Parts: sequence; structure tokens; C-alpha cells
Amino acid sequence: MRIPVIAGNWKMHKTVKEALSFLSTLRSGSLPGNVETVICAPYPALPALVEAAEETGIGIGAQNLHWAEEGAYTGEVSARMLTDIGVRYTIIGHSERRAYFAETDESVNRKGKTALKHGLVPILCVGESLEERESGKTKHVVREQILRALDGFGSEEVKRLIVAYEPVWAIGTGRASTAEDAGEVIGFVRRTIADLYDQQVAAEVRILYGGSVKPDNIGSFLAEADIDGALVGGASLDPESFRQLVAAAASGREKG
Ligand SMILES: O=C(CO)COP(=O)(O)O
Repeated sequence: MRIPVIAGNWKMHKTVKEALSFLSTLRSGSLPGNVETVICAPYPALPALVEAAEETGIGIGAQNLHWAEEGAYTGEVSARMLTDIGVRYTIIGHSERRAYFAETDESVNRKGKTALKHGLVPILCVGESLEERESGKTKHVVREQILRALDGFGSEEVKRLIVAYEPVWAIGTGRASTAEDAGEVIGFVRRTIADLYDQQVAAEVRILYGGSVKPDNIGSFLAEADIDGALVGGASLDPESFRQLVAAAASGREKG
């Protein structure tokens, strides 16, 4: 059975103080235990969040990492620096990093390998642009991103991965994909992984939808057989809305 995942991607929001205030509000209510709950925060907030999240069951993640072990990479952060402070997840290949910071499928692949080697769970983002969607290339684009990102990964590594399908046109626009369309693409991602590895591996990988997910639409995504949760931007910034997203995932049915 696949445990559902709700991951917040705070992007470039929240100081340390704001991050701690979020967590203390979240902790003041109960959070269901049968959902893997993750917050991916900016680097400066990570150490304080890891400490404050102890014994809450909430996992803390970064939004990026460098693929090298260490070296002359000004401004970058390594996997070892993240694990050293207790970070357990990292987003890789977010479309904003692909668009604004020249992230390529090759760098995503290297980052994924480094993350896994250090015991971090990579949350691998894939998704098509509006232009690609309108020209009927969604599945082709997503398949290529998956093939290139997973190049050289073994079955055991892929099972630990979380994939997030985030159509670029749905991110931060308030225009979410329909649940049916997202379910279809995510089903296709699962079949692609089954072709590359086998059915058992594909049945274990958690695949999330991301793009304008809110408490009032998450239920429709979770109702899709292949969608195991959500990677959430805007609606993860408010503790009450984040709690509602986690609660929605907890009340869904088991999958896999
Ligand atoms: O990019 C996203 C999560 O990684 C989605 O952002 P929004 O939920 O704000 O659309």
C-alpha cells in the first residue's frame, strides 16, 4: 500500500520566525498519522524547522541541492550539509528551477543520484508547458523527463523516490488541471516506470499532483486511483489550509 504524501513547497517565503510560527500553529491542532507530511522550506529556516518538527512526524525538506559532494560552487548547498542538520527530503527539477536557473534533465539526474546516495528522498518534478500541452505533447514531454531523470537508477532507488507531476501552466495560476487529466498523466507516468523497471516498482512509487491545489479541490485529485497526494505551493503557506490538505489525504482510500 502506498502511504499518501502531502508536501508543502514554500518556495521563497517565510523567515525563520515565520516558519516557527507556522509550525507552532500547526502543532496546536492534531495531525493525522497516516499521511507522510513534508514541508520544503528555504535553507535558512531548515535547522529551526527540523528541531521544531521533532516528534511531530512532519518531515523537513529542501527545495534544491547541488549534485557535487563539495567544492568550488559558490552559493550552493550539498546533500551532506542537508542530512547533517536532519533534512530528509529534497525537491529536484522544479519547473521554476528549470525555467529560471537553467536546471536541465542532466543536472536533475545527477542531483537525484546524489540525494539518494545520501539517504535523502528526492521529490522529482516533471510537467509540460502550456505550449507543449496545446500541441498535444504532454505525455511525450513527461516521458522524456522521467527517462532522463532516472537514467542509471536501480529499482531499489526508484522505489524510494517521490514523483510530482506539476503542469507548468497550473502552477500558481489558480487554474488547476482537472483531476481526470492529472490522473491520466500520472497513470501514464506509472506505466512508464513499469516499462522501465517492473510492475512492483511502479506500484510502490508515490506520484503526486501539483499545481493550484487547495483544500477545496484536493479531494478530486485524491479520488484518482494513481494520485498519491499533492505537492502544494500557495496553499501550504497557511497552517490551517495545510492542515486541511493533510486531513483530506488522511480520509482518502488506500492505494496500490
Ligand atoms: O509549484 C508548486 C508546488 O511545487 C505548486 O504551486 P501552487 O500550489 O502555488 O500552484
